[in-house]
Amino acid sequence: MNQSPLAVVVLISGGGSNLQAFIDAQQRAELPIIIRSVISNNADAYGLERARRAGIATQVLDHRTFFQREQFDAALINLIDQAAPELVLLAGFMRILTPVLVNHYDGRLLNIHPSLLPKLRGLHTHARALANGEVEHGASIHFVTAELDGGPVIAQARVPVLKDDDANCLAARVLIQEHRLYPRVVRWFAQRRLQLNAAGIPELDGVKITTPLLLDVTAPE
Ligand SMILES: Nc1nc2c(c(=O)[nH]1)N[C@@H](CN(C=O)c1ccc(C(=O)N[C@@H](CCC(=O)O)C(=O)O)cc1)CN2
Ligand SMILES: NCC(=O)N[C@@H]1O[C@H](COP(=O)([O-])[O-])[C@@H](O)[C@H]1O
Repeated sequence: MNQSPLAVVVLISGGGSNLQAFIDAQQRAELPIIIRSVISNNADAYGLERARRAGIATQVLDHRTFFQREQFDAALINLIDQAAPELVLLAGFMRILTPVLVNHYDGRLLNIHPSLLPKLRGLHTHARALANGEVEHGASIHFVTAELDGGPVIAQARVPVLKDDDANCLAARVLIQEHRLYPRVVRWFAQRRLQLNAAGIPELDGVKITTPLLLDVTAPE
């Protein structure tokens, strides 16, 4: 079991509640990571304030100042690589990344998506789950690939959809589980260095993960 803390960079665009979950878990000594930098494409992201309060370096790279996505991604790579992370974590990051960046961090780039992938890729997943009459919903942690929300799923957390749900209360129910799921997956990486093999299949301790690890995050660890 690897005991050395994992160096990570977290990318955000908004409130940063998943970033806060990392910070809180780390401060409870439940997550052996060093958050070397928090980078946002949005200068107004409240997650930047969360990082500052925790004494974490922050940087803003406004995507609107670049003519092409590839130029933004190249500049983002430069910022990320200055921190030399082992893992790059997208946490509420709202920009579609090009192969320029995805290939540069292949196997070291994770995202949390608020649906039970492969269902409901893209945006507005909670409203779409309700519109589709889903009886369960949830969140997925996956490797990021060029295919939007199409990368290998590592773990998922499920919640019931209740008959009187609206998008906001469903989102809130999912978010509670996100904050339990993401730190636990990152801890796996810190303890075992979860990785993609040459075929692009996630391996944990050399065991291929061919189906999502369904985590009962409601249960105590
Ligand atoms: N190449 C990839 N890039 C990203 C992935 C991915 O799997 N592959 N995951 C997303 C995260 N995400 C959903 O989990 C997501 C983020 C953003 C969008 C999107 O449509 N963005 C628009 C802008 C939307 C906005 O600013 O509100 C855009 O980039 O034009 C869809 C899904 C992160 N990137
Ligand atoms: N497509 C990416 C996406 O929609 N991510 C979602 O943004 C919300 C806010 O995250 P935050 O509170 O950590 O900023 C979270 O539900 C996260 O899953």
